[in-house]
Amino acid sequence: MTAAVTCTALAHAFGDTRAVDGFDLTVSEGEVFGLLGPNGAGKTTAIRCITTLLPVPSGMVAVFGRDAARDRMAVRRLLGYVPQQLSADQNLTGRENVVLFARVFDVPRRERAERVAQSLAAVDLTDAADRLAGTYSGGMVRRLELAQALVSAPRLLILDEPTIGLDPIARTGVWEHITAVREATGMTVLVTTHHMDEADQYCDRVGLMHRGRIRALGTPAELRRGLGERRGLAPTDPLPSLEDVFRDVAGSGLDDTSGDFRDVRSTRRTAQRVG
Ligand SMILES: Nc1ncnc2c1ncn2[C@@H]1O[C@H](COP(=O)(O)OP(=O)(O)OP(=O)(O)O)[C@@H](O)[C@H]1O
Repeated sequence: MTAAVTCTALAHAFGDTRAVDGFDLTVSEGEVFGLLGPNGAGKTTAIRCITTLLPVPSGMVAVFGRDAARDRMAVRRLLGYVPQQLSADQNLTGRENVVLFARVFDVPRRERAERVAQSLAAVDLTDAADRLAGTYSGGMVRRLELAQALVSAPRLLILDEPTIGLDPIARTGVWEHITAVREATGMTVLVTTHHMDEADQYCDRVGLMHRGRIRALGTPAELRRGLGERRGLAPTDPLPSLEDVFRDVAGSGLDDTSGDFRDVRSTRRTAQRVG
């Protein structure tokens, strides 16, 4: 089976900052894959190379076998992308926002109304569809952005920090909708987050990213069990958390990069996004 995403030795620098450096990744079709790491690990840069929004100066990126450097339009047609930055217009209704995306992505005119309605229903926004997006809560705005990305029926859905800045109930709502859409459509989902607990619960596999590359890869359970074995824990002892695994992998390099996974920078950025 062709992998949904393949990155081989991907590198991308901004001046002297090697944001992504020796990044290897394979995401299988149909899985929910979590790219985890603290602020500055290089997650967004890697994602932007995969979505073709940034060039691939070195290495290789392919989406369902299409080369992101040589076949950008074909790659773009295969994916839906929810960026960190606000992508919904506050002055349009929820439905109008989704219609706009349906037009941009060339959803055939005769299918448009139905596909828009289906996308809104998939994220539980049918009742609020004709209200201005500016009246939505942060969680509703995120679900609207999910509907916008779903309207083109992408084979690969990419979400950059979808729950950042949301309260726990709204976070759970966003994840439950992502999971339900994956189950209903078989879509592949690639999501970045620095919420290790969410990745543990909702991702099939995760890649722990630090300083531009993936340092550990596996199912959350495999990674946690592996650290438990390395620490010589008894089978009855509680397993280490995914955050413990990350600290083990990143070692002393973690603190000087970011401080903590729940870095205030992210919260602030999203407060501006939805506020
Ligand atoms: N446009 C840019 N110009 C210069 N440096 C950049 C740019 N974008 C990212 N960087 C730098 O590249 C590194 C990786 O940033 P990136 O945003 O990819 O990390 P991240 O893991 O997504 O973090 P965050 O969670 O904060 O988005 C950081 O040191 C960042 O400051």
